[in-house]
Amino acid sequence: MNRYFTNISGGNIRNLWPSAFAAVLDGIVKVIPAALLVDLFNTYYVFIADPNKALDVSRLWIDCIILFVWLLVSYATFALLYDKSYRAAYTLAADGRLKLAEYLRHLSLGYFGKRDPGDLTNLLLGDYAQVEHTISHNVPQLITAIMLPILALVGLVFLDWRMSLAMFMAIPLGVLLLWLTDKLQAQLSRNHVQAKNEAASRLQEYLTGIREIKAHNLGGKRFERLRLSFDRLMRASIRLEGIMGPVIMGAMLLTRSGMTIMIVVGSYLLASGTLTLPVFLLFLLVGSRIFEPLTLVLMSYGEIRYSAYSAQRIMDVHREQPMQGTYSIKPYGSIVFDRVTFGYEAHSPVLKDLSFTIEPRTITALVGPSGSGKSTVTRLIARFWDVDQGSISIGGQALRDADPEKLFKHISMVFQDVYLFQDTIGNNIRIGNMEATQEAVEEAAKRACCHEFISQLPQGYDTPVGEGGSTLSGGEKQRLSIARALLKDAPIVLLDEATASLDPENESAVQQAINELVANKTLIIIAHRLKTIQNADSILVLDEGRLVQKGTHSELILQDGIYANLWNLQQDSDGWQVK
Ligand SMILES: Nc1ncnc2c1ncn2[C@@H]1O[C@H](COP(=O)(O)OP(=O)(O)OP(=O)(O)O)[C@@H](O)[C@H]1O
Repeated sequence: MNRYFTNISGGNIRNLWPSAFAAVLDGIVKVIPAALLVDLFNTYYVFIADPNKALDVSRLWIDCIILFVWLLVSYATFALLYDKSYRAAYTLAADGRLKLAEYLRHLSLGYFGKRDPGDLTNLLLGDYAQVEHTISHNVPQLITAIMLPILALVGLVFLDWRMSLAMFMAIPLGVLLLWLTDKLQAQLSRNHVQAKNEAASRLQEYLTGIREIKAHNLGGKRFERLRLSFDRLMRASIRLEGIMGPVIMGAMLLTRSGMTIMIVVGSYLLASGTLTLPVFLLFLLVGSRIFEPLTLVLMSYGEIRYSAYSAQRIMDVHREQPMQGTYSIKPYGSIVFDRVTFGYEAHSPVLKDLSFTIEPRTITALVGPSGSGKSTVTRLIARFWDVDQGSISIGGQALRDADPEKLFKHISMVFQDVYLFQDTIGNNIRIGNMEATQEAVEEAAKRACCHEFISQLPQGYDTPVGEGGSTLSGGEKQRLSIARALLKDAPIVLLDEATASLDPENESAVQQAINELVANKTLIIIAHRLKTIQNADSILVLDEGRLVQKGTHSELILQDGIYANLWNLQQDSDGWQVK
């Protein structure tokens, strides 16, 4: 129970205290009319039972005044509960989502490789919405539903303990039934959440990949995957409701059977003369009131259980170990790989016992067949992942101890596939330096050879870019990403095949932009086209994750090895044409 509340409160149960306090207050206030009814009933009963006695009008007046004051007080407590529970729910969900998004940023990229992006989106939106609903509705309901029987029991047990026992004895049976089916409910909730996530992921995949689906005429096959996932969701929903519905209904009937038991016991006691009629009628009166909130809370039990799984999923992410490290690196030091072994999956190394040194302010090219580990080397320098064995250091400082945020201040990355945010072109460049002025943005754009095409757009730098940069060409996107990197002006630049997929005109513009970017920087470049890296200070040739050659272009070209082979192959293919 404690774990449940800790989870739904985002790890800090104190967040729920104000709304719990308001719910307790509201619960106490809700009992007052029952107590007043008891008193009114007593007053009338005394008058009716004994015609010689006058009706106690002053007592009736007092009850009426209390009832009137109660109306005002109950309005105030309800308003307080409404405010506290909704405030807690919305604040928790909004803060929680932001905190989780921030936390995700500190996890290694390996974590994202393991998880479906659709699943994470669902976690941030769907699971939080579920928890939000539980905090604003179900938790106050639950507290009130527990409060009322406890307060009533305290009052009634003094009146007649036998009737109290009869009234409340069925409640534990209802709770027992829920407890016995708890594992089943948890399993069904888990299956439902998984089916929902899968359907959302398939839908996201279908929409994101719509271009490929059309191009390869995959409509039928992909749509079938989508259909199957929605079919699974439908079946999981039916199972959840179909199995748990009768269980919850059973728990409700068991609980409510307390009323019947009490009537039977009451009638028996009445007949045997050990119970007076007023006390019996009082129990009937109170009994009819306290079972209502209990029924309500049982009806929402499914939701409470479901939200437990949502909260659990949220907390599981928070329990993931973020990347550690507090040190700042010296960005103008050498980058040293010392016997580095690394794999994305356990026991399947992609880099094997790799050692080399990259001197500051030099150009180092990474060359090798596809899949040899070139991109992996650049990702490890940026500490997207930590190495399995050996170490990487920059300026003598081990990357494992470096603060990833501080490290990234010193690194610019230009990826092969550029992601642009759904924002203006200007703001997309500003990602390199959020404080940059408009002049600085334009200056970077000019140096990256993109000012011209931006100026021709209808709203210039304020032109919105479609998600992922869908409204720009490949070359334009790459130059924008170089403008970003220029604006960042980091001392280490990691360039991943930036010119590989461009036409000659775009390539020379991008090449010019790159020359601007790397002046006086430590550049590590992955280039399939060896022509572009002939002037590199050092070329590292990788094959199956091992360093197999190292030297300058003129040195490597003379050796009988992968580099010379690749060079010769590319020289031949330069003269290739469609006949
Ligand atoms: N995120 C990842 N998760 C699992 N395996 C990966 C991941 N990224 C790369 N790999 C695998 O690691 C190996 C090296 O990949 P890497 O991208 O570093 O090679 P590369 O030399 O840059 O290839 P290319 O020239 O084709 O881009 C490949 O076998 C690849 O399948």
